[in-house]
Amino acid sequence: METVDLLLIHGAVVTMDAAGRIFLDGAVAVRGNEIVAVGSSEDLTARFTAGETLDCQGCAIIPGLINAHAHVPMSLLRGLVADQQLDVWLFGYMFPVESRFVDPEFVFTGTQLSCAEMIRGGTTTFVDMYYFEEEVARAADLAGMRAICGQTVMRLPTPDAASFDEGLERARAFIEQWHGHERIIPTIAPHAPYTCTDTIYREAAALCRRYGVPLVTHLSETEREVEESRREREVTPIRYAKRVGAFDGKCIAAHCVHATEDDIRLLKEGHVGVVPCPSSNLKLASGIAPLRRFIEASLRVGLGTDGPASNDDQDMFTEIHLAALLPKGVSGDPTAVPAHDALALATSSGARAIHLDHLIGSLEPGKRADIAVVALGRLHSAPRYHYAPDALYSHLVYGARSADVRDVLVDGRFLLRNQQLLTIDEDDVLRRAQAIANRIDVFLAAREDNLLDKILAIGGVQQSEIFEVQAKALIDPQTAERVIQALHESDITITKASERTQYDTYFLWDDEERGRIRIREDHRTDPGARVEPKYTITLMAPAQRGEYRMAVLFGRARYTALADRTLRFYREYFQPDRIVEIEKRRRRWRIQYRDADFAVNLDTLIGHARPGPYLEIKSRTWSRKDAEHKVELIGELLRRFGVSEDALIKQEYVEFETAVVER
Ligand SMILES: CSC[C@H]1O[C@@H](n2cnc3c(O)ncnc32)[C@H](O)[C@@H]1O
Ligand SMILES: [Zn+2]
Repeated sequence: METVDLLLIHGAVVTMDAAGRIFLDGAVAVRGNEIVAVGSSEDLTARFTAGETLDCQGCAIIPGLINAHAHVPMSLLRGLVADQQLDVWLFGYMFPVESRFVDPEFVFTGTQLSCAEMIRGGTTTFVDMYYFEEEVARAADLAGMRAICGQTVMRLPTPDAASFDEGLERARAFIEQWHGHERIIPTIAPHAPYTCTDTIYREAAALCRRYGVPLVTHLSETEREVEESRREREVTPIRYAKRVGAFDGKCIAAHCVHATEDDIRLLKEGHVGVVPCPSSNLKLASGIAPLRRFIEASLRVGLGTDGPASNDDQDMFTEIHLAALLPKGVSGDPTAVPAHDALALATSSGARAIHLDHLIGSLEPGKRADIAVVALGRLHSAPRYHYAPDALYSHLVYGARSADVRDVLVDGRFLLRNQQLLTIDEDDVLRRAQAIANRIDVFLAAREDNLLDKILAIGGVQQSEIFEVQAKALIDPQTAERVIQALHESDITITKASERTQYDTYFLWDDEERGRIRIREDHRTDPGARVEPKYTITLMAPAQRGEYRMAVLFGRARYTALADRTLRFYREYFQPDRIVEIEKRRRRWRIQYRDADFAVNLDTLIGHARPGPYLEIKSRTWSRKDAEHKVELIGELLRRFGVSEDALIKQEYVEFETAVVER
């Protein structure tokens, strides 16, 4: 008789090996961190004496599940914002919150919370990409899990690196520190083509080749990403990734939801692990990955949960379930992804996707003893049929839940036994996680009510002068001509003249104390001027209004930034109660009159009942005294232009009756 440390007996062993062997009354023998035999209980009990024997009656014994794409510390951001598209979710919420709250403690606690959840759900290996990745590695190691840990790099400042050079150096040091660990594979994770540069990808690829570790990244997650990539780089994100060397070594590419046929060829040739994340892809409305095509094309396909802020759990049983159902629904073919293939995505095929199939993914002698024991007799999975052993796949994929997982081993060590977590103090982690979430809650509660905090969170904002004086008058075309002539008189200096069409979109709130936001698309139309439109976003705080005979003085804070996102992004991010659109043709003169600068505008409103022309004279300043002085000068100018007091309008354009767009 041979001796082993552990014998799992009387379970239905689903090996997920190439031959698809199942042993209905089966056993698995484990010595040290390795599986030494798989077979019938009768054979293995006759062959081995075991230090310990575990009865798995009524259970399936399966390879530990592989979560091939995750951001595990993000469990602390679970439930923070829902029902948004990727860009609003990421740039409006995740990045701003992460830049403020992500630190080593956040990452360690979030990882512990995720490890507890994953172990309870039968996951033994995960692939991560996040910040302070050494804390992910430390927590995963303490939990006893197997993990590929990717230190994220991008061109934007991140919570752990002010520049990408620093990020690359951080990643190198991290790999150096953890390289050679038994269960933790340290690596680098360039976030995505739209947040990285060629240099980041090329240097990351070189680092991965040097250490023989896989490069982890996001590719072709949304249609928008693919469109923008085609527009800016003339290639899809996947072709771009190949061009910058990402496929030269081992690569794990999350999502690939919008991979084209050409992309699929590149992924195949590059031996790239492709990892759709069905729940996250659905929740962020990114789409449904062509899983069936990936399998047909013999790609290395795995499944991931993605971060718990976009899923919101880390339950691989749900991902397997969706991977089996979605392709059926999309194609109308119930065999599109059969139960066996769906389970393979989180086991044998998942192991190929993360380039660890020599170690894990199936129950075979010589492989690591990463095993999950799943109870099959619960209400939702009973009764069972045995006439076809294959029915087991169906029980596991369509019926089983993560809560059915009874025992979990990694490297032959129990991490979960009889549903008791052995390596993590769950209560302690839950308490620490809630304490961090409470701090974020306070920050978000204040930010969501405060437009300034919200606009600051998306960056690039400058404050402009506090006081604005302005006069507006409805005039006739003859007066407009007179204004133009008067501007050329000797005591007025024109410093700049332009013509433009401006499309202004105002976001308004019923509670006017919140202020309002204007997004302006400004097209210069004068000959020889810039052709590219300029986009700006301006927050105007509620104004203190000073009424004068010939002008109005507004005292209000104004914050302006270049608007580098779409109108849809801003609408979904700011969620205004009402939207007002104003289109106008504007002739503008910047002038100096006496000791002051003014803008003089002749405006025509397009599609408006009272199109104008309107004369506007405006000036901004930091000083109230200066503003009051300018009020007097505006009075003088109006008299020179022949504009009488009764032509004056004290409203702003946005306050006129204008087209109100339904949200
Ligand atoms: C590269 S991990 C860190 C970074 O990625 C953000 N993130 C999480 N999930 C996704 C996703 O599905 N697509 C793009 N970016 C994602 C996360 O918030 C971190 O900042
Ligand atoms: Zn992701």
